[in-house]
Amino acid sequence: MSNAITTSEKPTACLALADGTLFYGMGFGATGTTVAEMCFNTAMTGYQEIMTDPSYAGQIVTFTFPHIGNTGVNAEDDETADPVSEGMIVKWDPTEPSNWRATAELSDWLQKRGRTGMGGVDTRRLTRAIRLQGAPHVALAYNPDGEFDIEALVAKARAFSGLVGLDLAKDVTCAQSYVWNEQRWAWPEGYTPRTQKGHKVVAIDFGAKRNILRCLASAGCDVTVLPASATAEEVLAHNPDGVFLSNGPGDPAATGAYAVPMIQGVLKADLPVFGICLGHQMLALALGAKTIKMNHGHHGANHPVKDRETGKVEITSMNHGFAVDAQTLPVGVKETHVSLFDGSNCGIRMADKPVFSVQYHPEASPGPMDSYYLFERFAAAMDARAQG
Ligand SMILES: NC(=O)CC[C@H](N)C(=O)O
Repeated sequence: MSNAITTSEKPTACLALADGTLFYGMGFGATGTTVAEMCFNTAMTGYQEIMTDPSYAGQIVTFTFPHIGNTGVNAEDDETADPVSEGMIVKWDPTEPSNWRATAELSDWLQKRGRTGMGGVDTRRLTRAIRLQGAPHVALAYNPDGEFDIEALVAKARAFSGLVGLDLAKDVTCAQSYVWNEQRWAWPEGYTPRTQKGHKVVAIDFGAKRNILRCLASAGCDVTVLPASATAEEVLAHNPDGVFLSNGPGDPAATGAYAVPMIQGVLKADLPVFGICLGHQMLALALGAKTIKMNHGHHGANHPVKDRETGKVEITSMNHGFAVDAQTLPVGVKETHVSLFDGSNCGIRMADKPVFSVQYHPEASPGPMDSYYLFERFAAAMDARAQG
């Protein structure tokens, strides 16, 4: 593959922003046109996990790290069965994979899954546009002939309604309940995980990443996963020791239209509750707070977060475009974590109950174990409840 930055080859892909700004590059993966919201992710590793994280539904990801694709894709890193991000923009065209785990090339893998990529893009310019405009609506077209109807592309980007008000959890949740058994594959050297007894946990799948379920299993949870549409009665019918609220795509207020009544019903049952990302946002909604759309959100693997209760700083992985408005937290709900990048809310807990949640991804481990304590805290809350 060649690179549009250094060659005069005719571009085969075009990205149109709703304001008419255009970016050209070399297409890879599936041909066709995709309409989505655009974000940028600053992580240097983990592109396969990012592309398969269900929370990216409705979004195309620009990678600020220039070398993406050079480790190919493998059989282990998928966070769900198929890529969920709508497409990817990278600086350099992906090279031949060079990694002992690689089983396929990124472009073939994307093509089989109907997702488009574009390489040879000035991703710094694009990232600046995202920061200045705030998550633009875009249309990405890949046509090997290099012919583009620019007016139609810009019109498609303009016609996209954006993520505000969109319930996307319904598109990525599981169709039926299932039991999850697999544990984390690896622990950093010297780390001894707590061994617990089996706690019955119901995990609500709003678009759950597999590694979250693995971390719950490793913390001693017997996990039953229920679809996003589960009611409080359906959750409580499993007689759980604790309830987990997963990450997921879209607007928390939109999914909250049906998930908040479920969460409120669970809260009445006085069970330990733990939420991550979309789960965090909807727990906050259920407790009476509000969520807001951020300008360009947080997407990366080096986000420092301060635990306000211990003063400790965790290096976290993040992927969110909405946030809990800490000003709206009711009495009895504490802000436990804040972003050291912009002071936005990154965690809450109820003052008098083992009900807590974080905005970031403790399972994603850039720290690498900085935030794993949250899974053990959830298990410890279930231990304490069992002991009365
Ligand atoms: N990772 C997530 O769960 C994302 C939550 C939500 N969709 C947001 O963008 O803020």
